[in-house]
Amino acid sequence: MKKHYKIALSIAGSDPSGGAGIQADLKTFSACGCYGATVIVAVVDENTVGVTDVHPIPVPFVTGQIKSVLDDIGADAVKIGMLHSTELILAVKKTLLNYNIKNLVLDPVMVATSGDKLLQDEAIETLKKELIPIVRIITPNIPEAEILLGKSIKSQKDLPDVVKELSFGNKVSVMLKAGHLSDEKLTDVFYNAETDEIIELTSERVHTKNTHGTGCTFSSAIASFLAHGLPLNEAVRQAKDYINKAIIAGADYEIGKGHGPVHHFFKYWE
Ligand SMILES: Nc1ncnc2c1ncn2[C@@H]1O[C@H](COP(=O)(O)OP(=O)(O)OP(=O)(O)O)[C@@H](O)[C@H]1O
Ligand SMILES: Cc1ncc(CO)c(N)n1
Repeated sequence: MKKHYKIALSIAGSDPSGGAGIQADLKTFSACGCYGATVIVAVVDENTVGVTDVHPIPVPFVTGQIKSVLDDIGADAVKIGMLHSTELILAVKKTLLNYNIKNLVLDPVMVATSGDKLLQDEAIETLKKELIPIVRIITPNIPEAEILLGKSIKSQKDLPDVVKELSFGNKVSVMLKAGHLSDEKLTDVFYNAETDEIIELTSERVHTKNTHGTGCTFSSAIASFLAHGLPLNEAVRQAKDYINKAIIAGADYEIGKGHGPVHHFFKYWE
């Protein structure tokens, strides 16, 4: 009998320290039962402490890689991570529109956990106007939501209003991550634009420095569960459970001098 993998593709930057970017995405796809494919858009010189430099891959080479993967093996879901320039955002959009991919997950990566910028300022408008309207779900953190909306977000009680605004009147669902607020209970707020529902996903805050790549991991877990065919609400619930367990499992590891990674493979080994 012929068998078929559920295929998840990540279009993102490479983190040589292995905790964020393409590396986190591939680990997450693998842990969440998908066959992972990767298109690297930039090689980032970074580690748990910070970003030293970004080496962009030429844009035609990025679109060439996307075509090579999608023409051959296809994808049940595509996660888009760090896209550093306007030219790249437009080219990725144009290429993806040639394929009918329902499950496009956009993590609007702008700043690394270390505070370093990963998106050029002038590209923010392009991301908002060109890419957000074509994806199924976006996963901003609080600072990214503030930049997208051009206003500050002060407390947890603002999130249900903010999350709807981030849909910008498009049929785009929004997972607003609350990791950057300081409350002990951490409640991410999800707006399902397809059913017009708001869902709160609450967890205890884990006291750890190891939060490098939490955003990459969470969005890749959402892409994985969508690739499996789960409805949006169930996909985000299962992804939240996965990231929460990965943060808990990785919390006590000593790795690197800054923000260490989560433990992607907690189901398989300690
Ligand atoms: N200390 C923590 N304890 C428990 N859950 C956390 C913690 N920090 C982040 N999370 C969860 O991890 C997920 C990612 O959220 P976060 O706000 O950290 O994303 P991010 O800032 O985009 O990540 P990144 O560090 O990769 O840029 C969310 O579900 C969030 O609630
Ligand atoms: C390559 C890459 N993508 C995303 C992030 C955000 O965590 C990072 N630090 N590095």
